[in-house]
Amino acid sequence: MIDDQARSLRTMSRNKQVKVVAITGGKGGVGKTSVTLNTAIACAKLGRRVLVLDADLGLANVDVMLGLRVERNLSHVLNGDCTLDEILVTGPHGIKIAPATSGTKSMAELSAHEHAGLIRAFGELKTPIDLMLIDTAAGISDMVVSFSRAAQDVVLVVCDEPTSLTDAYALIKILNREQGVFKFKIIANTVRSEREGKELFSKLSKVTTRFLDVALELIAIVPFDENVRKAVRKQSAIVEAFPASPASKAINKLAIDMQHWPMPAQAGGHLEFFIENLVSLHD
Ligand SMILES: Nc1ncnc2c1ncn2[C@@H]1O[C@H](COP(=O)(O)OP(=O)(O)OP(=O)(O)O)[C@@H](O)[C@H]1O
Repeated sequence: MIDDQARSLRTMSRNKQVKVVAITGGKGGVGKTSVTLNTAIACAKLGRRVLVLDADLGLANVDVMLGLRVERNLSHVLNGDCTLDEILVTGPHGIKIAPATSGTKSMAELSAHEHAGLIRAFGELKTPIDLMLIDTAAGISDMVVSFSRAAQDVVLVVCDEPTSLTDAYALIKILNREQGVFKFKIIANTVRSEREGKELFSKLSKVTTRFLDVALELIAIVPFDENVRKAVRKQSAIVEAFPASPASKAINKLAIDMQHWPMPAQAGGHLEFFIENLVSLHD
């Protein structure tokens, strides 16, 4: 039933190409949410129609970081109380944020009915988007693995702390060995210099290429920048509040680079395809 539904939805939206990027990190507190929201805003400034799927701790993040009021989340969509469009909140430069927290349930615990509901919700999304960034939860839960496996690009945010590197390695290992993901994009966050960022990448790269069959690419070096916290205190994003700040420059450069990332091939370029992938892991 889910297959039929997804197929028909895919046929219905042939022209809707959406790039889906999962932003994850293994360890919590590495700056995943800051990077996701700021990248979303920077991409929106470049004309992209961006949806952030907030699969992190959900409400608190969006609330605290951008001062937005969130009342409903994906669980209300799954319950049939409202549509996906109705739970979206609008952030700076028109970015849309979908609070994805569905109670305490992980994707693995959703019923077949809820799976179908999820596919339908994305299939029926009327808000036009061409980039979806998923802010995954911290850790290596089923949900994180599912989102990363189903996305077209997996971005890992790491910082120069032993636990960040070991957790990133553990996540890469699981995604590679169990889910066949072999390409990972790395963001070195809160580093003191460009050199430190490159060294951090090199440490992770050495250990992963030695033990796993993966390809890692360093896509951004975001320096430690006091203005990231200052922006949060102002309930704003650094690319908005302090656009000339070093971290803003790094994020803006990343957003420009992202415009050159290849769009998905036609067959996989639909949101339904992403969700189909997501739920099929647990069928
Ligand atoms: N480049 C940076 N420079 C300085 N501080 C930063 C930087 N990036 C993030 N931070 C700060 O680090 C803290 C953690 O950031 P954030 O909440 O984005 O991390 P996270 O990985 O999403 O955490 P969690 O998974 O626990 O939600 C925040 O206080 C944030 O302001």
